[in-house]
Amino acid sequence: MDTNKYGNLSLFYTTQQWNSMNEYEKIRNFNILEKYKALIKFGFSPPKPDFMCDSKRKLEDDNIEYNITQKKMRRKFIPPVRKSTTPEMEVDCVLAQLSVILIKKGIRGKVAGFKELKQVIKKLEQEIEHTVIAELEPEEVSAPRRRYPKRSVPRKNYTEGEIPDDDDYIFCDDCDHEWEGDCPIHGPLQIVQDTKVPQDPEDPTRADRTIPPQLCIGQSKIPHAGRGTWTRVALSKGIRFGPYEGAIVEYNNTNGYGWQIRRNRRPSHCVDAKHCGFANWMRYVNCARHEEEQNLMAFQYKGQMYYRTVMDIPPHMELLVWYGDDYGRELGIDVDNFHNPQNVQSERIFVVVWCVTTLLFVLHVYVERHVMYCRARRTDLPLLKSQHNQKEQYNGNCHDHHLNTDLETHIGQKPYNATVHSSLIRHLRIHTGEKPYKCAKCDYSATVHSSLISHLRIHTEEKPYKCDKFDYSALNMGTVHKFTLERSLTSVINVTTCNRHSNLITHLRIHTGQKPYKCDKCDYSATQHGHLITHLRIHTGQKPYKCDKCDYSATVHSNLIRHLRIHTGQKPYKCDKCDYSATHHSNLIRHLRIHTGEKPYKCEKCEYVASRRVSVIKHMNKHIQERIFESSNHNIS
Ligand SMILES: C[S@@+](CC[C@H](N)C(=O)[O-])C[C@H]1O[C@@H](n2cnc3c(N)ncnc32)[C@H](O)[C@@H]1O
Repeated sequence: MDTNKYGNLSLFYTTQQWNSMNEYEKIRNFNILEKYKALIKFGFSPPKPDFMCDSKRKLEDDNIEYNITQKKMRRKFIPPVRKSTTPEMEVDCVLAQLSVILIKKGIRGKVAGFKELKQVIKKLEQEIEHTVIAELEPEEVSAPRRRYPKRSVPRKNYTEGEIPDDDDYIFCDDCDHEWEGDCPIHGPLQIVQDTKVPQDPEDPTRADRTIPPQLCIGQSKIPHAGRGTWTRVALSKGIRFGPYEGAIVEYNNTNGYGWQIRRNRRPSHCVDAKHCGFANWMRYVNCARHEEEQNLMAFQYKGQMYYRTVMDIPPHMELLVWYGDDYGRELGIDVDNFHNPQNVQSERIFVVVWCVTTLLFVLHVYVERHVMYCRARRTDLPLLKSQHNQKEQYNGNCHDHHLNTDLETHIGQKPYNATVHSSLIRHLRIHTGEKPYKCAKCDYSATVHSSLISHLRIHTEEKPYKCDKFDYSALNMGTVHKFTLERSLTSVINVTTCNRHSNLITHLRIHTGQKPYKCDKCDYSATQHGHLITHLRIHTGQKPYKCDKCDYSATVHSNLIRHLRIHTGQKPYKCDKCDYSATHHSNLIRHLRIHTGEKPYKCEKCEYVASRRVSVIKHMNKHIQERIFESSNHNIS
């Protein structure tokens, strides 16, 4: 067997199974195994890949001691049970409780086996007496808190009879389990209250007015879905909204605004938010078009429906709940089609009128870019954090989210879904790095044939993509879209004043990335002519803005204005939290971090974060010293 090429993978198969597997299956499973091991190494508890669960017989048959099977890897798959606790769940429960107790005591210890665990808990209980025990609800130590494995509450179809009857449980997205009440490890969900407005059947604006300040109501991004709910600021995972408000009606009420509440395994009644006088803003949250699009999860707790954020959500995003396949179909969503990730990309054209400059965007790609642009500019927007992720910044979380999704794919939770074998082969090249399509004219090579075809057009100067509105053609469709967008907007929007019109054209370059003003002395290019003129002063040394109090001169007027404050003592940038004031805006921004505790600068090598870049630079010296020390030790030995 190819033990070197595929690591320990062959251990999980009989010789017969192994020989019947093709190359791609081996590569795929090898990748899954590697990711799984990496997750374990980093302290995660991922579910075992299927092939590891099936391997018991093989290991017994061959009498092989599989050393990498650490304690966590031996953990069995928790079957989807509803209420009764299995021994495996008990072990998990006790482990979780133990870790809380140990953390509270500042101890970290290793315990093997369930019996020992219980003994340790008992001993610790005696030691720490009542204070900590009270917080942990001690009566449940011998009978661990009941909880549900995630799979017993399928995320998909809350409306389809899957909600646990006993709704005293809250799912913790961090430990992947339901807890009776708040999660004892990660703490409660952060509650965002509605704006208080009394229910009034005569008031059709009531629902809209209950919206919390972090959100707003606007046109949905989903075509024909009416209005929707959007974030104004970044929201982190673990925020709870609700309860969902409306009139209490019969459980079989089927208009699109009702949530069915279940009691004792049966539908009990429906909260109907059709009537705005009884409803709150949650009535505007639309249904995601596929499960991956959802960022909110609906859950029933103590007889009421709530929504919680299941991921970090950037500003200016629409909140979407996945109502379930069946409901999706009722809404006319092509549910099966949307499960194909490729279709998610080809999102339809839609219009968003959304941002400071209130521009009209006709292509999804521009909206995405625009949102990123706004996010980059509006760093002053407060980040609403939950207790689950106190110190994380949005950018990090976004990355984590993608990483997690990717890891889920690799550990087999969401296997790559290819309908045709060739798609899988193509997908696998992402992992193998194989680029079989090579250009005969240059060094370029591609993973897929179509990329090579488009590349070849650079050599042939062929421009097959034509704009159907204007006389324009390009190498690829993306460039045509860009062109059409700019042309359409500039011609469709009939702005009367020439000045505003040219501002719009200039502004659009932010989105199209177009920089037509190029410096002939260096690589610099600009979106505006004025910027190029200023830049050229670097080459000519010209500094036309002179201070009449000293020798200072500047290339741009704003620098002179800032300089003059040294002479006038003017400090126009004032902190609204204390007496601090600054001559420069950037100094105020830096100062404000004292109040917000924000530490945007991160060390690439460790967890260190700082409020000032210079601190990270200083800190990096430590790593450099360490590296020098290590390499000198290495050389000595
Ligand atoms: C809870 S309401 C959401 C608010 C609604 N958009 C509005 O403007 O009042 C649910 C209704 O919105 C529409 N809707 C929600 N999600 C949708 C989707 N993904 N596609 C199409 N229509 C949707 C359907 O008409 C549905 O009955």
